[in-house]
Amino acid sequence: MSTSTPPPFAVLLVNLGTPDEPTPAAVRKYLAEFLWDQRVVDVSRPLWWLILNGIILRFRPRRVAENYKSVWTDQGSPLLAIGRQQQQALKERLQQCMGEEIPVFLGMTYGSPSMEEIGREMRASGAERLLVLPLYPQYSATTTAAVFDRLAKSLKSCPHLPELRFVRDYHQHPAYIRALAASVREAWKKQGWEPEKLLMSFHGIPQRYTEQGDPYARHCQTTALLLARELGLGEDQWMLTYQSRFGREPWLQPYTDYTLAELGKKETRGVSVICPGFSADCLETLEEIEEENREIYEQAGGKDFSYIPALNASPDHIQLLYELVNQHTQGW
Ligand SMILES: C=CC1=C(C)c2cc3[nH]c(cc4nc(cc5[nH]c(cc1n2)c(C)c5CCC(=O)O)C(CCC(=O)O)=C4C)c(C)c3C=C
Ligand SMILES: [Fe+2]
Ligand SMILES: [Fe+2]
Repeated sequence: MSTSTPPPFAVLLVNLGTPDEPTPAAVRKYLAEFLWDQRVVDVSRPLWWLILNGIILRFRPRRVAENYKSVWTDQGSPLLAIGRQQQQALKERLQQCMGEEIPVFLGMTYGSPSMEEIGREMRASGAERLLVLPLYPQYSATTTAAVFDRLAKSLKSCPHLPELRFVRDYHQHPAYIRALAASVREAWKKQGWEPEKLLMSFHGIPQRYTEQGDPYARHCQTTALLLARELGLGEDQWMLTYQSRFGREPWLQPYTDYTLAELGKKETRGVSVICPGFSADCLETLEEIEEENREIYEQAGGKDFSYIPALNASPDHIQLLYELVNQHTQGW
């Protein structure tokens, strides 16, 4: 046990999780854990067990592993590599602003680093208070509540709980909207052209979840409106769409891929896509949007497509994370 003064609190950044390697076996392991979570897929367990093990985990891993290969980096999966950069940059910012070392951990809901690993790091740090900051600006039961469940599970056998605070969402935080708007302006300046349409594409969820009370769609609409307002865009200059649907039931609409095909057919004068719900670039932005959806738009006849990167470890994003930490740790 350490005898030095314990830090006043620690911060836990959490993201979804990603496979350890871009291979069918590693993707299968990742999907098996992720897709078994009832927060993600709520179908009755015996039926879902049959579908998941009998169909999905037999065929999907091979195809998805190829997709992961196309975005994999020397540092591994982009989601984890960028998460590490965010963790380090936030640590440095906190040290600068607070004048002391605040432990910043990075955990994943599925896969590695697991919440159990974080629990061990947390005990070693001596911190007794923990701010949990899921890296999802818009709340959804499928993501944010899943973080909460996973954390609670990891603490089940812990006799001495830390004091806990949990950031539920930050979909309309002024520093978040400002950071998104600055990233759009910077991207347009760099590429040298402004598109006819800015598509704000969010990860979808089944429509049914919204009907059951998940506020996610409302959060996405608010973020999109505030971003359009911050950029001074007229109604016909932007659209909100949803990507990454899975399975057969209807998901939130309009769908990003169908919309891009329509815009391509109409010979729209350029489209930029931003994915404001993704705090780090990952398979769903780098492969699905930047590769697959670009192709859909271009094959339909569209010209000039650009993908605006996620906030990642940009100074504006780290400033936002710092402000969230500062607000939510008042009195600690
Ligand atoms: C099956 C249902 C799914 C729901 C509901 C869902 C919601 C949801 N997901 C994210 C963020 C991410 N999803 C990512 C990958 C991914 N998502 C699903 C399925 C659902 N997501 C699958 C099956 C996959 C894996 C890839 C595939 O098989 O197609 C990722 C990327 C992870 C990476 O390794 O890069 C992120 C991030 C949000 C924000 C969300 C609801 C709001
Ligand atoms: Fe997803
Ligand atoms: Fe996808």
